[in-house]
Amino acid sequence: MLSARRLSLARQSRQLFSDVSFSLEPGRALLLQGRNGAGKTSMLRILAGLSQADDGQVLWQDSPIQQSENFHASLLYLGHQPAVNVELSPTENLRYLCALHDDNAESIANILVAVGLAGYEDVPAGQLSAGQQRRIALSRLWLSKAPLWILDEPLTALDVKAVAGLEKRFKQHLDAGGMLIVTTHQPAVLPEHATTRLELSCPEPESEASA
Ligand SMILES: Nc1ncnc2c1ncn2[C@@H]1O[C@H](COP(=O)(O)OP(=O)(O)OP(=O)(O)O)[C@@H](O)[C@H]1O
Repeated sequence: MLSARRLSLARQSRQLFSDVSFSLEPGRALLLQGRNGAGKTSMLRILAGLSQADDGQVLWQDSPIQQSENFHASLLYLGHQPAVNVELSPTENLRYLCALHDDNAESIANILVAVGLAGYEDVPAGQLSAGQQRRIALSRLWLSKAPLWILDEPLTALDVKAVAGLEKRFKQHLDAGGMLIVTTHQPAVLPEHATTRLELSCPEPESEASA
């Protein structure tokens, strides 16, 4: 279980959020919502242990994540930008990721089919479209067995078919007792009955609010 306790963060003299608490149980998703600049990425980075809140704590199985022995092995974090080596083909990118995930269950060829990259296996990623590069990055969801996924706008640049594939993968992960924290402007990809919504709603700066 992941728990956030009374998290607060200010940026550029603005309080983005304060006293945010929640717990995420196995099999549950948390959908983080809010307008551009509301602090969603900042919150995800804190939950992933990549940056610090001004106040509050994140706990993994009741231990602060900084002191937890297995938090990082339990986490799959995908940031806003697809982490893809553009000089490598999809197959080579996945081979590299396989070395990072020694618990990979499916073969590279099968995963590339699952993410819709059949026929592009050996093309340098730099020659692929934004959506195809995003599909390479999302292959990690098929490679990793980490129980906690933290995903920042994973649907960016994806077409309808790729979104449907991801929706199915999210459901499999949650049904298997995984946990998911995600920001997306397409909340329909998450199963309603297993999803809690958290809205970040700091006031807009004066100049933006009146624009
Ligand atoms: N490292 C940083 N230093 C200073 N300010 C930052 C930093 N990171 C983010 N901010 C500011 O914090 C605010 C929230 O940014 P954040 O990226 O968390 O928002 P977001 O809700 O993810 O936005 P979007 O929907 O546009 O991706 C923004 O005003 C941003 O300029």
